[in-house]
Amino acid sequence: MIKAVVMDVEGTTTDIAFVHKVLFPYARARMADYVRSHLGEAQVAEALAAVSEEAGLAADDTEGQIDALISWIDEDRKVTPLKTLQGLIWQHGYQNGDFTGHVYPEVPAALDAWQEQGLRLAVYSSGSVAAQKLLFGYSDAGDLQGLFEANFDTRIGHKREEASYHNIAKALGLPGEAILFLSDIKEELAAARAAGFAVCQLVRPGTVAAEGYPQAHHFQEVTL
Ligand SMILES: CSCCC(=O)C(=O)COP(=O)(O)O
Ligand SMILES: [Mg+2]
Repeated sequence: MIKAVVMDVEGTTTDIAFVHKVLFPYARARMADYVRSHLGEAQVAEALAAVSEEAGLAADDTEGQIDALISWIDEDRKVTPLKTLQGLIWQHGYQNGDFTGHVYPEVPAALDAWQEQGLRLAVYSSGSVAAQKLLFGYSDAGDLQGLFEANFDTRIGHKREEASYHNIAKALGLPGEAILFLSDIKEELAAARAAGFAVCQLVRPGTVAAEGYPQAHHFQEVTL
């Protein structure tokens, strides 16, 4: 019996175009100035140290770190320090009202209904936990973050790796079989299934349907 639903963001709760045409360009345009003007802040310094480690740069090579970050945005790399810095930059965008977090129109009512049925809800995205909380906290439909009891990001593991889903099950205190994972990406569904999770692919407009997986076009079609 399913006791928790863990959901991906991009392509599942949220239009891929919002992430790629609004969020990523917003962070790309501001990354260099943001890094140069926040070097002294602990979270930024820690992220930049991780950039240097990943990219093989000297610890004080700020311009090299900025170049690496911009390349990673262009390549859509799901690298933890990039995700941390993007989240910090997006915070200004959400708080200034430059954009709101896109959620597909049926998502809020479906989340409410699932929670009323006693299901536990969580998010698992490559976007940082802080970025997830902003997206759902400042969503098109208002503040939805309160519906989620947990948020997971790449610090629990990468989304295409089975071990990440074992870690999530452990964090939720549930066997994999009691958790339904929703995603648009076949490799993520495969990793979750290997960890014993029930899975469902969200086939939003433009998504390539993955053979061999249960599918839904929107949350109201998801079978629990
Ligand atoms: C949740 S914040 C924006 C999403 C993001 O940065 C990203 O890389 C999307 O990754 P996902 O795992 O949700 O496909
Ligand atoms: Mg996705």
